[in-house]
Amino acid sequence: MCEEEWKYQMPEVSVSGGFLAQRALPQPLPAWPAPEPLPQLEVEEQVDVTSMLVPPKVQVDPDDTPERTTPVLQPPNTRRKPAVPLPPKRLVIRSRNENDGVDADQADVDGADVTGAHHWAAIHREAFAPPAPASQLERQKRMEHLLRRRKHGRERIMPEDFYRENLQRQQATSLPPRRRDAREQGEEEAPRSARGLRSGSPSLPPIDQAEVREERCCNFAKHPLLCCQGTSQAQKAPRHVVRLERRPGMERLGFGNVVAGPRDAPVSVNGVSQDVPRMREELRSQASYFPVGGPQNMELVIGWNGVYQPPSQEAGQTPGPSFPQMAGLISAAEMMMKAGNLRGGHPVGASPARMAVHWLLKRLRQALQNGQPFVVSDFLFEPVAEALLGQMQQLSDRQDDQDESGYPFQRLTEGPLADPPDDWDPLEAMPCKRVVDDFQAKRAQRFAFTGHILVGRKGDKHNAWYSAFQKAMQHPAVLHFWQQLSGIPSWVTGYDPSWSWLREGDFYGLHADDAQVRYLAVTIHLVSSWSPEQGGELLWCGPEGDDFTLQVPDRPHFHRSFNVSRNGTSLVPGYNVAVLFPVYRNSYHAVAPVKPGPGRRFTLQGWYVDPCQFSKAKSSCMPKATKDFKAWSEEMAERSAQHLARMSRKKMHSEL
Ligand SMILES: O=C(O)CCC(=O)C(=O)O
Ligand SMILES: [Fe+2]
Repeated sequence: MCEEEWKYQMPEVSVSGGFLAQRALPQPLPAWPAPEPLPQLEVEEQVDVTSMLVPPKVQVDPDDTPERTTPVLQPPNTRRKPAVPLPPKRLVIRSRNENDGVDADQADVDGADVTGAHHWAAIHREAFAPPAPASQLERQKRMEHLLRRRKHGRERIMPEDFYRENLQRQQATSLPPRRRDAREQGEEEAPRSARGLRSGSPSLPPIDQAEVREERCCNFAKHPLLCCQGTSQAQKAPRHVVRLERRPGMERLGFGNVVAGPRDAPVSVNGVSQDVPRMREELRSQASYFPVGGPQNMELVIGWNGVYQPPSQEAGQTPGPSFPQMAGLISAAEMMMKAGNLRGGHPVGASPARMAVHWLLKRLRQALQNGQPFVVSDFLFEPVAEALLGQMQQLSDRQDDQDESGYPFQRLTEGPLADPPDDWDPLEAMPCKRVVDDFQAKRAQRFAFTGHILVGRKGDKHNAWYSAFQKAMQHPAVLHFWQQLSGIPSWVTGYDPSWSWLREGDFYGLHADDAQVRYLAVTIHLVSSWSPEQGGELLWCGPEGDDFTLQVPDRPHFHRSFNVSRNGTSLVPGYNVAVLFPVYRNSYHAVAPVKPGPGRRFTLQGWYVDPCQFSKAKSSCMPKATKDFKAWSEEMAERSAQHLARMSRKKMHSEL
């Protein structure tokens, strides 16, 4: 949701209080989506993870209107020519002495306030001074040096070189032995693409490994996703020490950070660094401390946890894969592929855990490409989620006073329709029935919400974590990951985040997020201490097969006719749970009114958007962007209809 969209929908604005309705809660709670048993994977059934593995080479500039060459939902393989993984581009690299101040941090953290139902992360800010980036002159000198070497073409870089160090480490711990490649057998070989094919790319100048080690800027040396980002400008970056405390029943900690990093990565856990098994042990201890970067380094930790959470079979629990695990899979598969251990796109000797992740990726991809929502638990790396929640908490503390003037908040309050509907029953059967009826009855004004607060939007420079989050989501490799999974076109390179706090009485009427050029919604709930009695369920009312078409000629939107279901599914908000869905003409959803109770209903919502949305020349690029979005929307609607038809045929067959 955003102000612009709201303006579209609400001609009149005035302030009104909320209304609280009581509601009986049936037991057990419906889960969303229904958990399914882990299928036996046939080779051809598996997700082609390899298509997700190549980090794109282009850094995104939201002000640039990118070249649009990719048709909507074109299969990944035909979109781009196989890329050759490149060595880190930024060679001016700082390293951190990880042993600095860890003891002091620990002492600090010991005195910290302890909260949180599961485990908690206390984050302490501490300025540390990384070595300044190399001067222009040094850079230029280095560039000239490289160019000279390229010109003389004395050596060439093989992609394998690029990963060799990590590979050896990985193999030492987890992976099956690597096949000896031609080069090791003394043969010169053309570079391999990330899909294992030879590519005809020109050779690059060699990089002195010792030099690279010295100049490393990254905890995960040479990792295409997690390296060398966000470290360039800051002279003094704040450093955070995260304390993770184990609580009964909570077994998830960020092992992946250690497991994934090379042995000499400047990561430390409880003061131990460089010794991965010991670091792992430390992570298993009751409380562990480890430093994470400040916002500037956020992409180093985002999506990197690596612990597989099997989908829960219990009613009322949100099943779903861990997003970090997916990122982990990408890296692991990439490593294996470089080692020649992937045949036909699949890891040889894949472990059950890896197969499960294949399955999860496949399900996610299927959902997103068929116009369905998908719920992902443990979406953000835990300390990042904690930090973002901390920001929201602080900002919302300042806002608690009903005063609408405080920067940086916008309070969007609706007038005549401000009273929350008292008869939505998201936890009853057919939760969308009333929502849809309501929409039909009041559709001219129906985008009802009260006291909805948006902060951290583009231009809100007050919140470094926030911009770091946006930046991380726009990281080329992250973008590529989503593009490959969801089929969003390659030009969709912007991420437009905002956050909201829905307070008592607040709700969203039926809407599809489609007022702007948004393609993929990433709605992250950061809600602690929430009980189902407090309402605030996210209701998915998109078509399910038995849906009907609403004609809304007076709707000032792209689509004046769309399909919704009166059945629907509801999701009780939780902590660090993301709901992902493609935005298109039928992506209708709502949020049930919030009722009193502990906890704040925070959402970190964001959309992958056409960068025209951020462009200074918005008015000139918007017609084309809108046209493209419409094409996407129609295509998604078509895909969704085909999917639903397939499902219903399947159901009929199984009933016969
Ligand atoms: O907070 C939520 O659960 C949903 C938010 C939403 O639908 C929106 O911002 O458009
Ligand atoms: Fe929405």
